[in-house]
Amino acid sequence: MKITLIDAGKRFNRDWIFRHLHYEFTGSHTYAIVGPNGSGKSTLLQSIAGAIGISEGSVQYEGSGAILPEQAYRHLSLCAPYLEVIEEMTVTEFLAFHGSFKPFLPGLSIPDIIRKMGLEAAAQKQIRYYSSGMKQRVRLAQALFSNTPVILLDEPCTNLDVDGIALYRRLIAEYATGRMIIVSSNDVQEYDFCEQSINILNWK
Ligand SMILES: Nc1ncnc2c1ncn2[C@@H]1O[C@H](COP(=O)(O)OP(=O)(O)OP(=O)(O)O)[C@@H](O)[C@H]1O
Repeated sequence: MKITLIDAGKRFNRDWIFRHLHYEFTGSHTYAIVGPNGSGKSTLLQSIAGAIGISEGSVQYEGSGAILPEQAYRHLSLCAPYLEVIEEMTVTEFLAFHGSFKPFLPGLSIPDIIRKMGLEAAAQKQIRYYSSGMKQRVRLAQALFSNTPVILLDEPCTNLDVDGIALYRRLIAEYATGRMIIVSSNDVQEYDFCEQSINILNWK
């Protein structure tokens, strides 16, 4: 999988968040998007995901052939603290619902995923009763265990406790191999495994 940004720019009203950005994300490499608060890391990640449109230039996706931007979501998974989880469902129901659109990695059942995320005791509880850290574990699970070649992680350890952060790092070590990972963050423990770093301030 290859994602290419060509002269990409995004502005909100009159403020350019990034501009003239040329970058090629390739194969099973790992990338960190870094920069201070409010510099545009999340905006860039959402632009790469195709979740928001850019204001100039283009984002191109390529698998075994060209992928239409409106089909790109099939090839990537996004985890971000602002993504909604369906509060009325249990984690079992939510993962089953998610898996009906985007299958999980082969050989992993929903009970396996719940166990790996340390959510067994709450498996039958509606997500509305989860703590913020438990909800973040659910978001991480749906991204990391989806069978997509690209994983996009926006501040992946938001609300996680020490055990949750250790779990995130173990899961990355175990499940990132052979996939493209792009992490948007200003917390080094979320991205220190990344091979390449993109400082958003270079594209203002
Ligand atoms: N929908 C929007 N409309 C207007 N401005 C926006 C919108 N979304 C983001 N912004 C602005 O774009 C800028 C970049 O925001 P963004 O969330 O991408 O930064 P960030 O680097 O991820 O920040 P943080 O490290 O605090 O999470 C900020 O000034 C923000 O206020």
